[in-house]
Amino acid sequence: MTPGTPTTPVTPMTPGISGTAFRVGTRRSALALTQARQVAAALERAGHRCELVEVTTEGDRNRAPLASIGGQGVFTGALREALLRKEIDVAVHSLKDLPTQNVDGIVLAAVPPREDPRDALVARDGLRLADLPAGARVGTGSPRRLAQLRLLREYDLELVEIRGNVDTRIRKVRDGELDAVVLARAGLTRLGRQDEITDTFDPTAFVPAPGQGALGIECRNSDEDVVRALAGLDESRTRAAVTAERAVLAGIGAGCSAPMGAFAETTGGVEGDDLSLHAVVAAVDGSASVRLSTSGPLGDAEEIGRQLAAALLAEGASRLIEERVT
Ligand SMILES: NCc1[nH]cc(CCC(=O)O)c1CC(=O)O
Repeated sequence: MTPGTPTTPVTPMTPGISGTAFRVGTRRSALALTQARQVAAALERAGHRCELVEVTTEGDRNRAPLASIGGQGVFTGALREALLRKEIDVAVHSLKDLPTQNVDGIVLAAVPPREDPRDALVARDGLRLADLPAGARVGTGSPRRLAQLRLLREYDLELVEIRGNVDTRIRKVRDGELDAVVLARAGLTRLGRQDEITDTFDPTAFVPAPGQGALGIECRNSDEDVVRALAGLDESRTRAAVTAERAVLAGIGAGCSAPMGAFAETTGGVEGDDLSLHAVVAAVDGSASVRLSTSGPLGDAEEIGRQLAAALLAEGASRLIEERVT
């Protein structure tokens, strides 16, 4: 199939649904397809016919380490371009892969309820992080995960830079090439591979990427029908949490390949709903880090994130990010 070719309708001949189908754009990885099918199914339940359109992105074409491809949005840029060229009507992203900068003409129309945002270990023999022997080979391509592994385990692990889809990474453990890999719980759960998880990290100690576990669904802001349909998939608590997390990322002027994590959780209090926000910025070699937390009313999510970013910068966050070696 060539890029951009419409595939079959998600639910062929759903009764009672008519009108032009929404073309739902997705990457071709198993995870992306699973996510896009979920979104299309939810739109169809709300009465909107959908068809999936597969788009190949730079991150899929180029197997080099992400940090060396450089630039942000290597997984998401092609979907945004397809939206602007009107080849698709809806773009389904993993929110953590989506750059924080606004694109003219495109709106983040829905952030549905989030999956588990935590990072997890898939290790041989059911091992937890604390049980891995010195010298164990642990795979990840993420500067954020590299830095935090070094912070948690000092310098006694052998960290191996890897890329590839979830399946490929797990196979490296099965094949004995690695002792463990670090992955997002959400991706494993969506692919039905949660049984492979041998350890789950406390998100205040090993801080997830901003938006991890959440989907970001974009459309053209001029497409009123699509904007309205997608609004029905948005969930306010997830939206508030990821708004705060992404405000930290934007506020420190970093992109998704920076060695930083931000994690917000929402709590219903007597005085109203609150949001607590945790962030870490680290030197990728684990030699230094800044870790801060704050909280405030849910409605102030963006401002809470911005203020935490300012506090991180005041503690030297930008120097840590610039020092990264990968
Ligand atoms: N950068 C790749 C990517 N983008 C989203 C997920 C997992 C799903 C999610 O966090 O929403 C993954 C794989 C991983 O980090 O394990």
